Amino acid sequence: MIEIRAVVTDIEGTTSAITFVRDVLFPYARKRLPAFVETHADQPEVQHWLHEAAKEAGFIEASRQEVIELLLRWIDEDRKSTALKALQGMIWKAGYEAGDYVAHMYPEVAARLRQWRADGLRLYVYSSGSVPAQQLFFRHSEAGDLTPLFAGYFDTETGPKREAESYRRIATAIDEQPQHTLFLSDIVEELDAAREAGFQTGWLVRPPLEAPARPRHPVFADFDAIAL
Ligand SMILES: CSCCC(=O)C(=O)COP(=O)(O)O
Ligand SMILES: [Mg+2]
Repeated sequence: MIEIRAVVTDIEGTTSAITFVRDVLFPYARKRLPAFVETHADQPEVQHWLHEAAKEAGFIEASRQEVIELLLRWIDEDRKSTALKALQGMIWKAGYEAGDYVAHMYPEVAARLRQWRADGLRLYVYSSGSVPAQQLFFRHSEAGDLTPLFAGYFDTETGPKREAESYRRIATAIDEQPQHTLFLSDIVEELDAAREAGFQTGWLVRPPLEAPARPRHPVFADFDAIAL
């Protein structure tokens, strides 16, 4: 058994239910996005991400309304656009701070993360959600503020989650050898990319989902099943 010194975890479908993201976070952002863009479009950071979204869509020139419609369509498509995720994160901030919701956490996750941390492992997050959105998510979780457990956060500014190069960048950033780093995710293409970069992998297949007969990554029904 190779010693694991660092764990990098995905969020949606891994630490937390896809339904929370799909049924709570996305509708919250969808409803508020038009007004948010109208009232914050003069802020340089918002301007930057609106420009990036338009560029990603291949728009040469776009009105504010066209960019809003583009972003709403991307929310409906669950597009993992860095620009959309950055803007969603800014909108979610108000919801967390007002106590409109807390982030879902599967029941065993917080205790297992605490155990791993107490055992000396370094913990990181790699999610399509922006780094500020990840920090809000773990600060305002059902299990309380989990941010003290994490040594760092990565989003798609590091690179797409289905490309090995992104995991190589993470290994360099956390200064750990990939073979001593475990990446946890519910998406097999992300695990393939992590393995190509030399990471150990753990595939979270939470009931009622079932793993295929011959899974290409070690399968775990929950974090308690992962022995480190
Ligand atoms: C933490 S932000 C909310 C989640 C989100 O927007 C998302 O796209 C999560 O994707 P993941 O890479 O964690 O599966
Ligand atoms: Mg996921």
